[in-house]
Amino acid sequence: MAAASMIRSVFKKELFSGKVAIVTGGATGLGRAITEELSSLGCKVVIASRRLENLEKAAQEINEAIPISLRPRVFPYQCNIRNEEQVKSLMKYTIDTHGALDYLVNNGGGQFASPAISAKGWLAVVETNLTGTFYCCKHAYNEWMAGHGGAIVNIIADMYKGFPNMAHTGAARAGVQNLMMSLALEWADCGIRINCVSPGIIYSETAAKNYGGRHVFDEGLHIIPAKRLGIPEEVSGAVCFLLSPAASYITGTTIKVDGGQSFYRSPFTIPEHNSFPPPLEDPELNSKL
Ligand SMILES: CCCCCCCCC/C=C/C(=O)SCCNC(=O)CCNC(=O)[C@H](O)C(C)(C)COP(=O)(O)OP(=O)(O)OC[C@H]1O[C@@H](n2cnc3c(N)ncnc32)[C@H](O)[C@@H]1OP(=O)(O)O
Ligand SMILES: NC(=O)C1=CN([C@@H]2O[C@H](COP(=O)(O)OP(=O)(O)OC[C@H]3O[C@@H](n4cnc5c(N)ncnc54)[C@H](OP(=O)(O)O)[C@@H]3O)[C@@H](O)[C@H]2O)C=CC1
Repeated sequence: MAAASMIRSVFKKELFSGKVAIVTGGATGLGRAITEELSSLGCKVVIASRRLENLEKAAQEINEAIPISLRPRVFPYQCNIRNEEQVKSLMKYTIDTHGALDYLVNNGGGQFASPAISAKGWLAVVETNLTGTFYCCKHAYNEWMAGHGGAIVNIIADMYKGFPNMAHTGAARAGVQNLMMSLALEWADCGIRINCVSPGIIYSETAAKNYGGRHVFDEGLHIIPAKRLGIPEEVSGAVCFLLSPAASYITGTTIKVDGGQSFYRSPFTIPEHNSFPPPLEDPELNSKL
């Protein structure tokens, strides 16, 4: 991750001055880039995830890049988004300590590659990505946004052609996208905007480590029209845009940050086989082929 002093943003300084955000998974990868950019633009950011030592280290590093008179802008808070009580405490802490909750970025999550997963693995991934996002939205709404409005961005994934070998996350992320659309309608009358950002293959050290190394990400290059991987800062820019006043008329939509990957080739190869039924299950109709 780049030193916080090297943060680059195309947005104007102090764009988010006086605002308060929560970024789940804000200590690493995409979440860290989002936290760095938001805080560099004046936002106070509570970063929340399971590993407190990671959060504390990231908060310290990012705060050190901010002028002393304006510190701290990043605040660590331990929270497992799979635990509803912890999510509720996160929202209460943020509002009690910082006086508002303008933005919620549901970024914390993940999965593992596995063709035939256990029910326990399925539940772990669905609870983390879908139910965890639901808990965060629900309590942000209950504790603050229902009365004050706000903007929410959910990070999802490229699941538009199914997600073989990661069916658990494909199902969970599609669920998040549909949840987002429902909430965009249910909560429009409260002044809440909610959208998704859908990254393709975005290289960060922590993400790659989770899959066994950089080479696994590089193996995806042939399915990316841009012919390169993305970086976390390219996702962060889309999140900042969706949170900003420039997106004041945008709700219920998804921005893909994937170099064109989602409508190009699937990484999954179907083995040659002869297992499909003949047309109308009548072998004689094979003669029509
Ligand atoms: C070609 C192009 C290519 C390109 C390839 C690149 C892909 C790019 C697209 C996506 C990229 C990213 O998302 S990058 C982000 C990567 N980062 C992450 O995923 C980090 C967060 N991930 C996680 O924390 C985990 O994966 C997650 C499952 C969600 C939570 O794990 P936990 O350890 O908390 O879960 P637990 O409750 O302890 O575990 C429950 C069960 O889950 C299963 N399980 C958990 N981790 C497992 C694992 N690594 N491998 C197998 N099985 C696992 C086991 O059955 C566990 O039971 P037991 O066996 O009984 O314990
Ligand atoms: N990198 C990529 O190519 C892509 C990433 N994504 C998604 O983007 C998001 C960020 O991933 P990325 O930055 O790449 O990878 P990272 O592994 O760096 O980030 C995942 C973050 O999620 C947090 N997290 C995981 N489980 C929980 C939980 N139960 N409660 C709270 N926080 C949790 C982790 O923190 P901790 O361990 O401390 O809890 C970690 O900070 C994830 O949802 C990921 O699946 C989607 C598509 C592509």
